[in-house]
Amino acid sequence: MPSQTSPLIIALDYSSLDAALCMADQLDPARCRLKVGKELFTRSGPAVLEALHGRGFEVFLDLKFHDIPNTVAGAVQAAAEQGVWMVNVHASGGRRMMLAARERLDAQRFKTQLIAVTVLTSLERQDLAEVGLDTTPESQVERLAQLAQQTGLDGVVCSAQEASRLEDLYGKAFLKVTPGIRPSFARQADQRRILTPAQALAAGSTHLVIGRPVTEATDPMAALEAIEREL
Ligand SMILES: O=C(O)c1cc(=O)[nH]c(=O)n1[C@@H]1O[C@H](COP(=O)(O)O)[C@@H](O)[C@H]1O
Repeated sequence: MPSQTSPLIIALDYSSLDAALCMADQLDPARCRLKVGKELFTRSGPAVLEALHGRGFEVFLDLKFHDIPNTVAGAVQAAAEQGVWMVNVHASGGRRMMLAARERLDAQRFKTQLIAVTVLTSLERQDLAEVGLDTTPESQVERLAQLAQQTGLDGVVCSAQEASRLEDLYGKAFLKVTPGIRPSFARQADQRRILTPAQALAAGSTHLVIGRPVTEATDPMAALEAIEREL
């Protein structure tokens, strides 16, 4: 399966470049994309992007930018200049922040996919209440997804549990990138709003972000194949 058609994005949540590359070398760039997040990027910097691109992987740079519009636009441009396939911002940074990011990429003709995080998959209603949001995760996701769609973003990060509603509202082309995926053989760990890979795709997820079920497996490629079989 060429990577362009695989919905799988494997999260390389590692504390060193060596460990991340050791995992990447066990995976096949024709069968998955890779995600580089805050810990790995903070430790390794752009070197990890270069190394993964050199191995033929498409990379989702998951730094969840959330700042004033000018700062986020600059950060998104920096990501695009490094050739990443996808980059994300927090939708709660607001309309003007997302618009600034969109306009910066468009002005430079970058094709980088720009998506917005809605409500983290580790959060439940009680967590939202504690930060002053008297609403359900589902309705907050819907609200932030609407803002992301109106500002021209390519899609959102959400739980697969919210994907079908977003497909109804914004269609299949609006990307639904969904972490919190737990194959039948995996542990829930700190995730809360979870679905299996097959359930997630059936619900309208366009991309599945999967970390520990693959990276903590004794044989990561076998775990990836087991997930492909579940799809
Ligand atoms: O933006 C993300 O990728 C993300 C958003 C979210 O709401 N929840 C979430 O788990 N993630 C990321 O998805 C990955 C999930 O990893 P596992 O829980 O190990 O499968 C981690 O790298 C998280 O940082």
